[in-house]
Amino acid sequence: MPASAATPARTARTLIEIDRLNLYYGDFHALKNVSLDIPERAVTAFIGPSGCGKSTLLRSLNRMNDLIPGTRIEGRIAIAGTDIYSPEVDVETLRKKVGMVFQQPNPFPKSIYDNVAYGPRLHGIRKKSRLDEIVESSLKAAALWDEVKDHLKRSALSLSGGQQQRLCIARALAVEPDILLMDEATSALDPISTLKIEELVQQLKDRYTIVMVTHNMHQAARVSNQTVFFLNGEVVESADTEQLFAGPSDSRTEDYISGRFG
Ligand SMILES: Nc1ncnc2c1ncn2[C@@H]1O[C@H](COP(=O)(O)OP(=O)(O)OP(=O)(O)O)[C@@H](O)[C@H]1O
Repeated sequence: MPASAATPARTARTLIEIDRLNLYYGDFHALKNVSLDIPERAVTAFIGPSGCGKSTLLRSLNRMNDLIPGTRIEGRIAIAGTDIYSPEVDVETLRKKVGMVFQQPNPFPKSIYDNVAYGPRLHGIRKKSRLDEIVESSLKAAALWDEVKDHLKRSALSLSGGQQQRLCIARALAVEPDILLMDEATSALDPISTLKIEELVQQLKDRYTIVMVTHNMHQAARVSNQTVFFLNGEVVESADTEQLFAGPSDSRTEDYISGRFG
């Protein structure tokens, strides 16, 4: 594997603490005693074979799993010291702070402008000049502004897949999250669009904590600071990305990254 091109995290402060997390879908035990620290303002990649629980853990970080009937969790996830599963936590506020981007770009069938303004409007921002500012800064942050600034009223569905995915990133950024979750966010995109998103992730990590699920080990090696290897619902190994790819400490990680399975 290539050595990580990612620069070291600026800070090692932990933002997300996962402590002995167990998650069940009905009788199925999908996450087993997962404990993990996720550093602030860095990129953490979840890797592992299909079905090992990467997306399940990602969805647990903004309680998207609440939407799946029969899901039960034990253990604790704290963000900036707050247990996100405690009864006092408002899930809408949590999801504002922990944005998510999915595998398939899913812009609303609205204009480019209205896609980005959607979240801020939902949170009560009405003033046109303020919305204009947010739309511009979010599209700039998502490296899309120059391509769309002259036709913000055009339908988001007229954009290419890669542009749509950057629009979805802009939409997530418009509500000022601290954390951005990316679930296989480039797997439906062509190589050039993938590269653009990878470059974007490198820029965004100075301001946001990014957690990404990827099937692509080379991508994890290229863009992440920390890599976590999952197998059968368990964390096998979590380490600095360069270290994990150069010298994994567990033979199962070694087998996976050298392509012996998965
Ligand atoms: N809604 C659900 N109901 C029941 N089981 C589920 C549900 N979602 C996921 N699972 C199961 O939980 C396990 C973990 O799934 P998850 O999607 O988290 O894995 P993953 O590592 O992200 O896989 P992939 O890389 O294929 O997306 C799998 O066995 C899956 O079949």
